[in-house]
Amino acid sequence: MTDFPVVESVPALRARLKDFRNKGEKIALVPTMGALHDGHLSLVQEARRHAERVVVTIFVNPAQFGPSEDFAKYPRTLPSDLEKLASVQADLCFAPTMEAVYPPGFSTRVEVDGPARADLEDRFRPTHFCGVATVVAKLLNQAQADVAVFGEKDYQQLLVIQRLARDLDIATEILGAPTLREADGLAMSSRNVYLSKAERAAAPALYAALNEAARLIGAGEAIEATLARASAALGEAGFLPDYIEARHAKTLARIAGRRDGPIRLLAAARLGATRLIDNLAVTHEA
Ligand SMILES: Nc1ncnc2c1ncn2[C@@H]1O[C@H](COP(=O)(O)OP(=O)(O)OP(=O)(O)O)[C@@H](O)[C@H]1O
Ligand SMILES: CC(C)(CO)[C@@H](O)C(=O)[O-]
Ligand code: BAL
Repeated sequence: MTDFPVVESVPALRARLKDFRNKGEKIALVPTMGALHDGHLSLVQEARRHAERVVVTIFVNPAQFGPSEDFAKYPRTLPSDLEKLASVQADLCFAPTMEAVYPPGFSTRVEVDGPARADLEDRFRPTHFCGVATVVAKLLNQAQADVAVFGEKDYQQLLVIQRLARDLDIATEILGAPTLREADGLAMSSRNVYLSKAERAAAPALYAALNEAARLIGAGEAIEATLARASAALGEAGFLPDYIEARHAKTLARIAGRRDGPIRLLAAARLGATRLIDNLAVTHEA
């Protein structure tokens, strides 16, 4: 058992943060839902580059799960999460109770338009970004950190949170950090533990399809035909694709050709009962 410091209430969090601030230390926040893996730990390391103190939040937020999604079975592994946070010298874990986030009578929702209505994740998870925006607005207000770091793995989410912070004048700077991958290319994700052995063997096909499509589009191949082939390749690997699309990297607007870029490819696909997402930048060949 580690004795890594954890606080569960907003007053306890603020008391710790006040100590840091009184010493003139900058604070970085890394919001997560726990079941920590090396991708999360890379966010802690990125956060450390911007602040003396790194606070990791762990809260499985019911409001961002749809009624038929995996809230109940989402992995909850707090003791091993704390060991991992100790191993990367994070400073504090904020693991709020349900009441600390959603007190009785809670009546407020944060709705984001723009990148949250891009017809990507929102098409398949229509209440998801309202739940994310509401909890992230709360976490940002609770901590009032100097910076907060989010993964590019959840690319649409990152743009939604940047828009939320800009629109609501939240002073915390929102930073993105690159996706950490397994050696075979699969993006690390807490949901990878759901994959059977055979599904885990097939799973790198998602990154492979994105990678190949990004290479071809970067080399000037037609976008729509390339994405149709990528989708077919995913099907052959055993995935049921929800979408694989090329969008403007900053706005998620649809694009007609590669000169409308910068382009980001975004995909979501189901492998058995598990839904995986991934995305990749298109870099143009000289
Ligand atoms: N492979 C990764 N590399 C970098 N950041 C990541 C990676 N996976 C997740 N993150 C980031 O970690 C933060 C917390 O994400 P979360 O706890 O939902 O983890 P997750 O692995 O994405 O889980 P899920 O399987 O639920 O999507 C988010 O900002 C997310 O983008
Ligand atoms: C940002 C977040 C912690 C909000 O619950 C979650 O959506 C996640 O883990 O990406
Ligand atoms: N990683 C984003 C959180 C979610 O899928 O609910």
